[in-house]
Amino acid sequence: MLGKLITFEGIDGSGKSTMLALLRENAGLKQLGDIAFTREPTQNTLTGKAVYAAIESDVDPMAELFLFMADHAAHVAETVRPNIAAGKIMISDRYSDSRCAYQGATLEKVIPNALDFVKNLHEGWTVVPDLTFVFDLAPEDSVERCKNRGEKTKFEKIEFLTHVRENFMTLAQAEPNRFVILNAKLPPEDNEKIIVEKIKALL
Ligand SMILES: Nc1ncnc2c1ncn2[C@@H]1O[C@H](COP(=O)(O)OP(=O)(O)O)[C@@H](O)[C@H]1O
Ligand SMILES: Cc1cn([C@H]2C[C@H](O)[C@@H](COP(=O)(O)OP(=O)(O)O)O2)c(=O)[nH]c1=O
Repeated sequence: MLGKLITFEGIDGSGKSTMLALLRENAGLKQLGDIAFTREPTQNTLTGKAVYAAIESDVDPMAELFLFMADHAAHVAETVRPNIAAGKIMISDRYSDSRCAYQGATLEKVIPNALDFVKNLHEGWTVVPDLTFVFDLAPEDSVERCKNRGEKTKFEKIEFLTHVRENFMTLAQAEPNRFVILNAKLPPEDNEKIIVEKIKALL
């Protein structure tokens, strides 16, 4: 039987990594099947390194989109498809909706309907997630959390993250059956319970 693909999305600092650390240890989740954790951008790969170099530069945003797309293509071919074929439940920290939301924002002034442009680039070849959780958080809170974390990327700015957050909401409204919006200000343990219940219902 084919596996499932579950993705975690949200603006920087919205709590995805914190939640995934909890889920790795969640006994109830382990009972549901063979779980494989993955992420985008991919780590320590040719394409992932190119993406992280781009994030730290002021490279042209269209060029940056295609680096993210290349990384996604490699991720789908080398990790996602083989694991789904092997019947695993794949959990990805960021995936295609990050591209639609972030590059939909970086390309706003470059191309009309940037979000749809990015979405369409995925059609016909990618693996579409079965379930997507969006950690929804005000950009002001996100920037504050990122400050505490001691990192700063070119994306961690309130105006930009406001646009990214709106894009996530637009994506969720278009596919209400795939998306679950979580209040990222709740204690992680509360969202953890909601997530495990939704995954159980999917399987
Ligand atoms: N539910 C939460 N409430 C308050 N702070 C949180 C919560 N979840 C995560 N944090 C804190 O916010 C910061 C960013 O969280 P992180 O999980 O790294 O976000 P992301 O992976 O989405 O960038 C960390 O310092 C983390 O401890
Ligand atoms: C996967 C992906 C990430 N990003 C952005 C989100 C982050 O700001 C940055 C790096 O991703 P990531 O390492 O997941 O950052 P974080 O742990 O802070 O969430 O790249 C895109 O702009 N497009 C994409 O397709």
